[in-house]
Amino acid sequence: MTLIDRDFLRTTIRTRRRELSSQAQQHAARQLVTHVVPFLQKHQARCISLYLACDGELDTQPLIEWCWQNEIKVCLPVLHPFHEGHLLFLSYTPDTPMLLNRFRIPEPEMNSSHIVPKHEIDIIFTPLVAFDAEGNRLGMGGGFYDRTLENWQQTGRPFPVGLAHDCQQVEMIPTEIWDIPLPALITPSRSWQWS
Ligand SMILES: Nc1nc2c(c(=O)[nH]1)N(C=O)[C@@H](CNc1ccc(C(=O)N[C@@H](CCC(=O)O)C(=O)O)cc1)CN2
Ligand SMILES: Nc1ncnc2c1ncn2[C@@H]1O[C@H](COP(=O)(O)OP(=O)(O)OP(=O)(O)O)[C@@H](O)[C@H]1O
Repeated sequence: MTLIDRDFLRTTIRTRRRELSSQAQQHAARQLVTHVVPFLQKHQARCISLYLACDGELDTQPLIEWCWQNEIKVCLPVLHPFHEGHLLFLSYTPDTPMLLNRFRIPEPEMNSSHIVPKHEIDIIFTPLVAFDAEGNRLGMGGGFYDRTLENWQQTGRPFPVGLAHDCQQVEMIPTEIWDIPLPALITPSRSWQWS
């Protein structure tokens, strides 16, 4: 499999998810909460990382609000200011000042006292473009989450869980050596677990 196949998949599935109606998006976001809440309870999660949806991604806003109301600390990814290709995780509350990053995705304004070390995060919910029935994940192409998750299996933390629309499932992801497969993934209709 070649990188060209990966780019073709990215373009095709990004278009597919962008074409979901806003009604379908809202329904999906509410359905997601019904699957994620029992998962958080089972894992006794106290601190999780989510993302703010862009480009037709599954909307996490209702889930974020549930977490705020239930004393689960929420973090968001922030592009590392010096370490190209890497993410930092900053805590996110209703009062957090936000800025647009270079991909025009809102992220918390840099504030070193709000950085949450990766080992303090129980679960990292990752955005993704496409997934397959084996837990392989294809992202937007920056390698940000592959780098973030490269050592997670050594300690089992932070536990990665993909979030996606059902229509983002594909027959097979052409994988590369650096890809980190997901041990779990949640869509609006079901949960997948591979570990
Ligand atoms: N909501 C969300 N936040 C996220 C991610 C994500 O996938 N979704 N990321 C997950 O890694 C990181 C950002 N990674 C990204 C990588 C590429 C593009 C992107 O749109 N690229 C454009 C062109 C590049 C450019 O504008 O310079 C494109 O491919 O069309 C966006 C985000 C951190 N935050
Ligand atoms: N652990 C890593 N260390 C160094 N480079 C990496 C690592 N993981 C990925 N990369 C590099 O990042 C680039 C993009 O990788 P890839 O296309 O798999 O990103 P992605 O999974 O689509 O994006 P993301 O993880 O941000 O959602 C590749 O050129 C790859 O070589």
